[in-house]
Amino acid sequence: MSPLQSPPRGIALEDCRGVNNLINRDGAVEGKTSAVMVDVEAQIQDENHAIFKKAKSRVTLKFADVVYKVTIGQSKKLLNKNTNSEEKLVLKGITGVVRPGEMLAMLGPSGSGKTTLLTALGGRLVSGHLGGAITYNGKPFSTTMKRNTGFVTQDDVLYPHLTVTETLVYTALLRLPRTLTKEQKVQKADAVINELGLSKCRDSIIGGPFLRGVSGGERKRVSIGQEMLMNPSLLFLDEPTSGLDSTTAQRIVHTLRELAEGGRTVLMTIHQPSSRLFYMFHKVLLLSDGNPLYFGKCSSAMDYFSNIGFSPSVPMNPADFLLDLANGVSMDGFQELDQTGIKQTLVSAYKTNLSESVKSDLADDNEYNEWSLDDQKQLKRWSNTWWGQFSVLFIRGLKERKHETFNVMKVLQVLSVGIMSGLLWWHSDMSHLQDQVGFFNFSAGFWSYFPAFEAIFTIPQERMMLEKERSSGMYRLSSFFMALTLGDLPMQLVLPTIYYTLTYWMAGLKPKPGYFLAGFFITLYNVVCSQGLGLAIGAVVMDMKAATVLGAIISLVFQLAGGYFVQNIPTFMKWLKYLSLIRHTFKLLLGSQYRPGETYPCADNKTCLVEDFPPIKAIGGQAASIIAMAIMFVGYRLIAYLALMRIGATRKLN
Ligand SMILES: Nc1ncnc2c1ncn2[C@@H]1O[C@H](COP(=O)(O)OP(=O)(O)OP(=O)(O)O)[C@@H](O)[C@H]1O
Repeated sequence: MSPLQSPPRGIALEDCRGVNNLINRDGAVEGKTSAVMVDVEAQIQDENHAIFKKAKSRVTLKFADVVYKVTIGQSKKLLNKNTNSEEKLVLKGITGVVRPGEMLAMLGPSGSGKTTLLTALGGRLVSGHLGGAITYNGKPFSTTMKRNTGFVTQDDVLYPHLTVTETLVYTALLRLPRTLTKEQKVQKADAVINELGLSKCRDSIIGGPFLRGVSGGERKRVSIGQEMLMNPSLLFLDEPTSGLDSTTAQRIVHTLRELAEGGRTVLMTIHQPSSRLFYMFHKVLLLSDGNPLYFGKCSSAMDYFSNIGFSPSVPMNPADFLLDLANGVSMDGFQELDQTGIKQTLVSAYKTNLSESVKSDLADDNEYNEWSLDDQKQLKRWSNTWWGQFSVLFIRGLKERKHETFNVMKVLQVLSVGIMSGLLWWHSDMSHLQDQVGFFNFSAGFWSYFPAFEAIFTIPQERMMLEKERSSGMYRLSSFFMALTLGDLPMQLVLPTIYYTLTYWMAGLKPKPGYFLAGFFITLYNVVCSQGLGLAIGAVVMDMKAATVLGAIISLVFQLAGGYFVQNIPTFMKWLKYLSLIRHTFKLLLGSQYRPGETYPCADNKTCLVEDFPPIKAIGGQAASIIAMAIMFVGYRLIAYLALMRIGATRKLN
């Protein structure tokens, strides 16, 4: 049992009298159960424990001459015609093999290409040109492989308001196959918590930059636990120990080594491991500026460098020594060479001494059998039904965002705007028709801006999570999108309801249910359409700052084209008014309050017809406005959905 492990919950023990007792999480005897129950319980626990013991299938990962190029300087080209965009070679022919039961460490200075190589091998590179061959048991990356691969990113992408248990349980519900019951999935999450030593903080929230939660090491273990839940055969980890003290780092690497020893293939990037850590790896790949300097057993690394003339004169941490070399720093030997010279010497030495043997190791074919037909079938399809995915995502979203959604500040904001406008338009009647019309224009504008700006941030905030979860084929985009939009809806509708009810009576509008309800539903309709606009802007731009600026410009233009400030919009600008949600809502609100034939007291004690009042005069075509808004309701969401398709879905799933 690893130092991280506490006794698995509910392990069945048979005492000398043949009485079965169950041990609870704290190790206390819970009670006696029948032999049959214990058998079942023990079987489930054994299975859960097996998550950490034995891989369900074995994968040999081979990569030969991996080259990765990106085009940089396109932004410069936009600004200056004379500047050509150039290609940057990030990986320059990396070869290697990692077999089941092995743990590979990728070492190298910052910017040497470790993360890029790890991402490429994990099948998650989306841009740039990737060359060479990467195979998994001799086959290219596939949907089956995608779902059998765990990938722990450098930054922990977790929801800050969820507890450790909630985080792992929701992942289990989304990721584990539908053949398991909900209870079994929860038990698996529980087993992961115990195995990774997270029992003490199981009910603590994850936390984030401004929210105190679990420690960095615990957060990292939660991220690893999320991947462990589906017992992947291939596990990638990007700097799982960075920012952790050496004891915690040691524990994490120890756990990962145990996972490897269970028949998994484990690859990770690592910054400056201690010598204790260094020797826990089976293999090491040393990179410098995208070039391989060493690939092979950890235990042979120092001998290799000493054979080519680089050896430390004083005993030192081998990882530090290798990193010095990769940076072109050599305290001993080759003093006459500068940094570039040393790097070039090491690159040539690799080509001369190692390249061929590494390639021949690839040819040494000892591929393992793939997983069973049942496993394959299971990995090829979504682990849950659409509805199953939607309901878990919806509930998880509500839990995570309830602090934001039901935020007191938001309610106060709406209440204060409502009370202030109610007081400003206090009991305005038909004798102040201009004011009343102004009230509707303000309401239409406010309920376009507010939901749109709320929604603008939703998708950029979710981007990292979507990228991470979609990359491992966890759920359909449609179930995520639906859960996201519906999750925000309750508050989106509660706030305008409070506002509208409050201001309607304060402003002295017609006290008849029909008039009130018509305006109320139009306001809600506007809210859901504006939410779509916000989602579309956020999804297309994906950057909060840029999305806010774009949102402000669009809203302002829609306000100006809304028909209140400019009555006679020039013909060549007419198209803009059809796009203005504010204009359509304003028109519909006026139509809901004033009927043709109604009169109001106008100048010189005369009585005028409301339909002759300029803004009201232009309120024809109400049906067209309803249809235009419906098109925008669907259209904006479609734009958001299409923009989201580029996130995380690198390969087509069944
Ligand atoms: N899409 C890209 N566009 C431009 N440059 C890129 C791209 N991907 C990688 N690079 C560049 O390739 C180099 C290697 O990046 P990578 O993130 O793989 O380094 P690393 O070794 O993991 O660094 P660190 O240890 O700091 O995380 C860097 O110089 C990086 O800027």
